[in-house]
Amino acid sequence: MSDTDTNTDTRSGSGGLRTPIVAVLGHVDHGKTSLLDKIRGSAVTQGESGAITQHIGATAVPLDVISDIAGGLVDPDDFDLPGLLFIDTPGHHSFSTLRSRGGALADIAILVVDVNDGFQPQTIEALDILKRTQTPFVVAANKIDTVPGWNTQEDGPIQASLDAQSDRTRERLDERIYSLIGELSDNDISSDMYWQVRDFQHNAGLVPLSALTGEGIPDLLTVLMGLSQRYMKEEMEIDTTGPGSGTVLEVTEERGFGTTLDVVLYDGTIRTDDTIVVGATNRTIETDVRALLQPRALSEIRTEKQFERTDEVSAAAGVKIAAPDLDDAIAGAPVRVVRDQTLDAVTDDVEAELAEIAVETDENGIVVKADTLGSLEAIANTLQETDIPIVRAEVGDVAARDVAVATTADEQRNRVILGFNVDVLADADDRADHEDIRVFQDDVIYQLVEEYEEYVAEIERAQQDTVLENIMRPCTFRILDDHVFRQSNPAVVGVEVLSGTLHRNSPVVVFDGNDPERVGILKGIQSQGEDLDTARAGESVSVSIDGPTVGRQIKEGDELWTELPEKHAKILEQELRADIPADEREALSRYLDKRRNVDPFWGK
Ligand SMILES: Nc1nc2c(ncn2[C@@H]2O[C@H](COP(=O)(O)OP(=O)(O)OP(=O)(O)O)[C@@H](O)[C@H]2O)c(=O)[nH]1
Repeated sequence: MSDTDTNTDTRSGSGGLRTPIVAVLGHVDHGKTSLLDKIRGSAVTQGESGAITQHIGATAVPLDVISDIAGGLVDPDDFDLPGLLFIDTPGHHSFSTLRSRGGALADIAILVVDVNDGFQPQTIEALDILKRTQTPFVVAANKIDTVPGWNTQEDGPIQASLDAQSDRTRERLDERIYSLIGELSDNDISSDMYWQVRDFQHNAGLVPLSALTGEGIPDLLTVLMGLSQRYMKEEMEIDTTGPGSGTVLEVTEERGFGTTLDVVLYDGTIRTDDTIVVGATNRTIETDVRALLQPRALSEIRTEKQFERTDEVSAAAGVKIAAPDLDDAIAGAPVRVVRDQTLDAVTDDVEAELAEIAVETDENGIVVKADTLGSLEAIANTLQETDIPIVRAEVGDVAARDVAVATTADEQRNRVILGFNVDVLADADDRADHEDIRVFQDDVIYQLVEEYEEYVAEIERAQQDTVLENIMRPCTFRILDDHVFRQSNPAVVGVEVLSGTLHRNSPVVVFDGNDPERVGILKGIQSQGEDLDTARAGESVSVSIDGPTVGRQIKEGDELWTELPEKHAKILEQELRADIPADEREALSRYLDKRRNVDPFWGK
């Protein structure tokens, strides 16, 4: 195959209408890859060779092939959009990369949900992003062939499959579908079987299907085409020959080409002699395109490293750009071709877009690293909504300098790095260990945030425990009748602990009238000849009290208290009430009542 030749016809839109960009989202293992493979596979079997075009990070399926697969559900004469461009998001968990100027890169999305598994963390996260970016979507209720008793109708429309099922099997499927509709509704999305939906702008259509057997796939393609044609036609009217605009999906090293960008172009054209401006960490890169690369026809981008060069690519398309100086470019960043406008104007444009995504940082807070600009933006949003301050937010793996920033934090809760879908470099790992910096990693944003919140709660609990350890605790106890073992120096008496916990070395008071009177210090606790540090409510023990003489300051039957300093009483009442046992709370209330009889503001 020649070095420059490639069929650009399906890569560019015709008549000024570009191909709608479709993203496939969903929880891990719910079938995203299988669904795309099935669509690709059906396209290859149905159409003539070359009918679909493999792009970098995307697959284009032209209208006539969609019509072939949809078997009569799609009449090409009813449509003037050129087909659909599916982004190969599987593997890129952070589909939030898929941003473009002003919103989502994908014009439309398929949310894949396993009918047996229902909503899972990444389903909810995907839905949140779809809602936030207001991306229209279809729900693919996948794996219907696993419903017990299923009678497969290979590659057919869903109605034919449903008609072929027994009543019992239909019921089983319905149960699963209704529970999906319920879960969608719990997440504020009203939905129904796609054929029941009249207003797709306010209701999500559900397509039951199997990515394995292909049944329901004709319906999925029909709905996608219909929605695009109906609601997106205007947005698809672009000047395909204008200067290109795109989003970086990935920054990769390519042998012979150095650092390259996998880009999805959503507007205009890019050519080999173009100058481009690309977003990087805290700056923009201006460079000249050295080569535009596409996979060889029908090759698998992830395994096949052989590319072919092309002179120009028009939206919507996926393309690999080789150019000098791309090392600092970041996934999710904008790419703009400089043509018609000056370099300065385009640079301003890219800077403005980067500024829009930039995370506002605080003076104190945690360090956040993410794999792409889009995911960084999404995680920063979540953290800000939860009032978690951020001191540094950047795209890239966790590096030693991130640990260095985290070590400057005063509070333990800020000596933390959250890594979303990134690696921790070895030296950073060592240093974090050494400096006692906690690093959390996850590929689901809200799980990452939850892990951090649990950690903070743990720190708070530990801090409370130390406070509790250093604080006097309320306790009341009664001297038992006929249990005076020694009058004084120290007085030794038998007592019953009424509420709270008695500790050694506590000051002891009696309430004589209203005022508390310190009578001495409780020196020791004994039970059956053994020395104890504490005695709990309900226990009877003998205690030695340094200070009083039985018969004078204290006597049989008296109720005694451990003395609470005012400051401790205040902390106990205002901060730790929930953390102390019920009997202690009761002792505290009674103690406070007694003190407040004399001074209403005591301990407030
Ligand atoms: N029976 C049945 N199995 C399916 C179907 N779709 C996917 N699977 C199986 O489910 C497993 C996961 O499917 P994938 O397509 O790899 O899932 P994914 O969502 O792309 O997973 P990641 O790319 O890892 O996020 C594989 O073993 C598939 O064969 C289906 O419709 N029916």
